[in-house]
Amino acid sequence: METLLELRYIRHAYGQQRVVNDLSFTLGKGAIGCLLGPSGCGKTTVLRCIAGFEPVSAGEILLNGAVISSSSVMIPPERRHIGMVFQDYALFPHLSVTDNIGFGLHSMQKDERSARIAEMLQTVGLADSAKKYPHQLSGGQQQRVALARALAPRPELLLLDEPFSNLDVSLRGRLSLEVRDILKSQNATAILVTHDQDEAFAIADEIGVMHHGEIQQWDTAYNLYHKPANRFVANFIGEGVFLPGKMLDQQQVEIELGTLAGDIPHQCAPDCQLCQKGNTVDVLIRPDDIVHDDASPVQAKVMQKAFRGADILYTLQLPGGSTALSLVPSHHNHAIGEKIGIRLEAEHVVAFSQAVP
Ligand SMILES: Nc1ncnc2c1ncn2[C@@H]1O[C@H](COP(=O)(O)OP(=O)(O)OP(=O)(O)O)[C@@H](O)[C@H]1O
Repeated sequence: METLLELRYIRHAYGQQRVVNDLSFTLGKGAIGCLLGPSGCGKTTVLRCIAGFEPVSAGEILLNGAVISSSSVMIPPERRHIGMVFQDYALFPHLSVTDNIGFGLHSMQKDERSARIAEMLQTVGLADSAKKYPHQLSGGQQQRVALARALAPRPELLLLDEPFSNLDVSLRGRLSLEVRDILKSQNATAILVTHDQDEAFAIADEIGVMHHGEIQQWDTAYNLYHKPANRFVANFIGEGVFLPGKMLDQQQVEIELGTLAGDIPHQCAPDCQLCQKGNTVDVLIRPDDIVHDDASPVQAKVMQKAFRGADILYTLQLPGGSTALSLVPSHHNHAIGEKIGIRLEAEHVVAFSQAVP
């Protein structure tokens, strides 16, 4: 895939406070990337650097191979051909939906402009609301108008800053998938900033997990969940527990529930001293790694249960006393205090050195 955007070791500080540290990533044309991380990790600042609202003190940002930001270059935002969608929609309240969408299209001929507006109205499913004003629309509809307005001039890149955080959870889920379809239908390249991993998973092709101004791992959702590169990513993405394990060899580790074999644990790669037989590690066990099986001799006690509709998330006490989570189809409804049979069914072994905090 042809590269559209490239960040090379960019830095940014507010006064003495360094909030972006040597951060790099590339994004291909037509791809949807996401910066995901806890509040204050620097996601919005990176987005603002890409948009040209903040300078970089070191490193460079390239769009289509041309430097748009570096310590000596700062192309102004309006010359970057980058569109933005904000958390608060930022629609013009006195303009109709049509005029909001047409706002950035003044350089087009009248007919071309009308056609593009009609196309965008259709794309975001608001053809019936063309004459309405923003206050006559729901939050989800307003965000669709904002998306249509940003996409209408066919920007090289679209930046979305927490676009769904003002919407309720169920709408957020639906709109995330819809926005992905809209972006793909327009062949848009986009970067989303969010702290909500469900949103990131629903929309993005590639996700960069950020912490303290650095990208900890840039990967697919699948790999972030199943092959986290470090403890921060393992803890931040999904649910799970760490259980103590003993290395049997470089690819096998024994935990209380049995022996796990498979992928090489990240911090126990072949050149890692810790992989030597007998070393103790912490093994990440996800709720889907422990399955409920009445026939299993291993019995665990139900300590807590969280009903999630299709599934129940059980917090279990293992025979040895440690705690683990298990995601079980919700027709297996067990009471707190009950003992249930469980079996380990993990495909990916993720283990970290116990010495790492
Ligand atoms: N204009 C500013 N002046 C000074 N400090 C700022 C400014 N904007 C952000 N910061 C600080 O920089 C750090 C990173 O902020 P940023 O908004 O980039 O993080 P974020 O990951 O997007 O967080 P959130 O999800 O809460 O928006 C924070 O500690 C924040 O307080």
